[in-house]
Amino acid sequence: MAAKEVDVVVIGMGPGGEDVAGRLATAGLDVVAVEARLVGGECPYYACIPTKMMVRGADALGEARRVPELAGSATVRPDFTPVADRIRDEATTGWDDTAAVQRFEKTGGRLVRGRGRITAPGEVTVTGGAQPRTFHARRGIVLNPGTEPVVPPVEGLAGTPYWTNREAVAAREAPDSLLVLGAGPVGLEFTQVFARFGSAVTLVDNGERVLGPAEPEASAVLERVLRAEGVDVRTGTAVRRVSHDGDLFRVEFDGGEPVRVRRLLVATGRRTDLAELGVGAVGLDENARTIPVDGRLRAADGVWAIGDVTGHGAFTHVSVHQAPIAAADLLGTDGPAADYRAVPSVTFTDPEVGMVGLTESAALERGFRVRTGIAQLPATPRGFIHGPGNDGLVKVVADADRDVLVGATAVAPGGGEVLGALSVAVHAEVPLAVLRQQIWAYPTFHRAISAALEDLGTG
Ligand SMILES: Cc1cc2nc3c(=O)[nH]c(=O)nc-3n(C[C@H](O)[C@H](O)[C@H](O)COP(=O)(O)OP(=O)(O)OC[C@H]3O[C@@H](n4cnc5c(N)ncnc54)[C@H](O)[C@@H]3O)c2cc1C
Ligand SMILES: NC(=O)c1ccc[n+]([C@@H]2O[C@H](COP(=O)([O-])OP(=O)(O)OC[C@H]3O[C@@H](n4cnc5c(N)ncnc54)[C@H](O)[C@@H]3O)[C@@H](O)[C@H]2O)c1
Repeated sequence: MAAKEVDVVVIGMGPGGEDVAGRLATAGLDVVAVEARLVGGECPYYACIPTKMMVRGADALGEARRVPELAGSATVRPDFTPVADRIRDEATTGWDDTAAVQRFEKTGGRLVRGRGRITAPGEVTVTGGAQPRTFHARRGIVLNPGTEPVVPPVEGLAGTPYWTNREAVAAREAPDSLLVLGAGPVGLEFTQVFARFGSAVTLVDNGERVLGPAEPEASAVLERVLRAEGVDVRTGTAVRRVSHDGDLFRVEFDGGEPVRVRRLLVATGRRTDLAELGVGAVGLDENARTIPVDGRLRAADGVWAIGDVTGHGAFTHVSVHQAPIAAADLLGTDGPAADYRAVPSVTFTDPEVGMVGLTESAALERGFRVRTGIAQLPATPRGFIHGPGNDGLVKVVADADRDVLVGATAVAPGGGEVLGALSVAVHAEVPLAVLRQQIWAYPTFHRAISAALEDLGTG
């Protein structure tokens, strides 16, 4: 069958793909969007939004348990049902993307269900429907395939009914026991949620600390908090073998006693299959982990890539930062290029871990003359007032030659909100002298930034 001529084919309708496809269709281009699962991608159905609804419930429990120290008594009987109902009914509408499809189609774009693959320069073939369909994209192809969970090659694991984030967000109840494999953002958020809802959680990571890429001081706070909440945190621990007897998992380690758990959640990172996407047809490395892009998200002649696959931070805000830039480039409009100096991220544990720019070690690796300052939250006025639940810190990383911040971390209740001011400082390269003159409202958590700046010293 002859290829159908269109202007643009977008493969993958994650947050960025949805944005770029909608913009181009609104601008009058003939746009075909190819989606294998749900329009909107991972974030609304399996990731950001449902997990943050879980966190909201878990945080309410966490605060309620602090009542005896602060305000009398409260009886807390966790029930996961309201969380599961909100996820099913409010967040995902039963994992149905009808509203998102209608939103896209209103822009004039066309959705094709199935898996898209580049089969030649400018050509995309979609399989998975009744018969393969081929499109020829006159102007370009946009790749927004996102990521899949990595399942590590642990003996026995593949044949067991393990969970990934996709099954975990569909849980109707908190399991009585759970082993979480991987202590990155995914593993940490689920660990604290299920622990607060009553699961006995074992958190296992083969790295030396939780949230490995974060500042070590931030990892230490999280480990301490999780242990205090009853989580069995095992870092530097490798899983040797996994089996399942139809009811329970048995997990064996390289050393130490095996554990038996009801559920096992794999949270050991993400991967993209570039060979399956056919990027070799446009001269890109099919075995790479990411697709390199320039400032305008160009990956090859007539090909743009956005989102997790570009390796600039696997976050929705990166995907939607890139999407309008790629759309503008496709439309031949000028505008600023993508800028990743101040990519923020928040791990939504309690306390939240907000990070922006470079950590101390990353700044040293880049060759900066680094100075750091740190303020422990319990030692600040607001931390002292807050009492229970005040674990945290603010750490700032400065380039001593330019006297600006190149990175910062805020571990605090609402640490992601504290991060806002730090993100501005890093993004706009606000001189340290200006930051020091700023009046920071008393007694806020974000005022800890001024204490961290004081600790940084001058000169
Ligand atoms: C548990 C969890 C929690 C997270 N929480 C947050 C958070 O709080 N904040 C945050 O910013 N980020 C969070 N993230 C990351 C966030 O989900 C992603 O960065 C975000 O979804 C952006 O991804 P994307 O645009 O690259 O594509 P995705 O959202 O991954 O979507 C890609 C889409 O492409 C489709 N696709 C792939 N290949 C093909 C193909 N060949 N043909 C057709 N369709 C295809 C997929 O089906 C998918 O729908 C979280 C991730 C996880 C796993
Ligand atoms: N709040 C947020 O913004 C948010 C939340 C969740 C995820 N995300 C995004 O999704 C990405 C993926 O998150 P993730 O947590 O799945 O991955 P990750 O790569 O960040 O962390 C995976 C963890 O698993 C460990 N690990 C790997 N193999 C292991 C093994 N065999 N045994 C034990 N431990 C092992 C690693 O040491 C690491 O700590 C993140 O980088 C982030 O960008 C963002």
